[in-house]
Amino acid sequence: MSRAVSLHQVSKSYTQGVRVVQRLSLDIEPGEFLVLLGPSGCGKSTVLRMIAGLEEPTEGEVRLDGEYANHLAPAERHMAMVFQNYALYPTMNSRANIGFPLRIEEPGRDPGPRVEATARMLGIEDLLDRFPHQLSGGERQRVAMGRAIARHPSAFLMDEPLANLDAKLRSHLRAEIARLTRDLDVTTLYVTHDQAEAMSLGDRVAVLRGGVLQQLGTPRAVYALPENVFVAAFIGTPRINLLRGVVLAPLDGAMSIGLGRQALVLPEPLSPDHRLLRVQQGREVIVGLRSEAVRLARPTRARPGEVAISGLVEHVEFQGHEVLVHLDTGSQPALVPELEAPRPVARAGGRRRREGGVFDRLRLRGRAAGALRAGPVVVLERAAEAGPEPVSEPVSAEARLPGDLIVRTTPDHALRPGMQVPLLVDLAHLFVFDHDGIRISPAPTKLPNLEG
Ligand SMILES: Nc1ncnc2c1ncn2[C@@H]1O[C@H](COP(=O)(O)OP(=O)(O)OP(=O)(O)O)[C@@H](O)[C@H]1O
Repeated sequence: MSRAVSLHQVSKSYTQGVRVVQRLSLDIEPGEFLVLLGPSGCGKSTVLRMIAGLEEPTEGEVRLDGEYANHLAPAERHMAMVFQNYALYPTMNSRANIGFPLRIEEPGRDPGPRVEATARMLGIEDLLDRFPHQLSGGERQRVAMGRAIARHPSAFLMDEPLANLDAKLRSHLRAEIARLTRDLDVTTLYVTHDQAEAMSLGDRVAVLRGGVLQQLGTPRAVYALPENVFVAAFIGTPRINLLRGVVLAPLDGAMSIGLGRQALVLPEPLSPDHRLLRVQQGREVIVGLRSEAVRLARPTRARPGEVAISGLVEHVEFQGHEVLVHLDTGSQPALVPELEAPRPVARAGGRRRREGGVFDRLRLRGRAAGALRAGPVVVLERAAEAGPEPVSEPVSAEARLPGDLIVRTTPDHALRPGMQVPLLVDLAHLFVFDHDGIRISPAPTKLPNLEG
């Protein structure tokens, strides 16, 4: 029987004073597939282990079907875990591995029929007499899934079950997991750092950062209305363009958002969301443009709601069905710390100026509820440049990519580095985040209606 799983203000510290999960509240419906998504070390596995009963919350309550369950031993929770490393017994064949928990739970009963039925469901009948070392990674994970399914658990807890598999197999097993959990109608919690996996599997996705829940919603909702820059940058491929901007709202002229050398002039009459930006006059903001918000086209082709800017082609990435064009538009990117390679840092022995130093002034502080507890959401590009002499640390391929704006286009455009190209920005797809990284346009859903 599928069950409801709730966390109420749950925190976990392994070391005193360091909370790796912070006041997390989640309600998972019976039969729901919920994905916990976040970068490495954000506390996903810890959450799963607390639900399984393998870790005890330091504070807060785990509830199963509404009942307090912190004290229940793992076996009493009737949940099945599936791990990244399969965790099969090497000396047992698949039949014995799948049947093992059944023998423990019901010692007098022959597990055979249930093992066979599970194997049929997974299409692994021919693997039952093989030992783990005689199986491929994908086959081992199917056997591990079989062991979880055969128990008829009240919930599946899956901790990056596909992480060790190659891309093709991952996508195949992803579809299989989606089908199985739907057919079995069992509450499933699935941990991953892979946003594509989260988006394709989850009924809802919970995005975690530094142990703090950033957003909980359907894949469509978190993509369409990310509540902060972290969520915006973590979800979506290619990653959203995040640019430093300034809101310019003169009393006698059109409102615009300055982006370094260019500006996005907001069309009149202002939309309700754009009107809300007026209070940000003169303030630094972060502009988020997903690749579908910008297209290569002349100003004369602009549709209502589109404004013209231009960019210098720096790099063209051919992907077959599409091309990613890296452009320099004269703006500066805003960085989301956990998602970037290390930036240049002060040389050992060099001092990072503490108060009022350039580093501190440029580091944008996160003071919104969740953001504060998990540290700053955004850091301005080239933060250390004006500080002590920087040294270069290894920088990931993505961080080295040229340009400040990546735009998707069809392969039939003949584009070369050095070309200046016209661009149209669709303001209906414009995100604006305040200097703390919290979305201010479109208006945050949680705020009272300022229009009223
Ligand atoms: N048993 C433990 N004792 C001390 N610290 C721990 C323990 N388990 C996890 N941690 C720490 O808690 C934090 C969260 O770890 P957790 O494994 O939950 O993160 P995660 O998001 O699942 O990471 P990953 O995706 O890399 O598995 C990390 O900083 C980790 O080092």
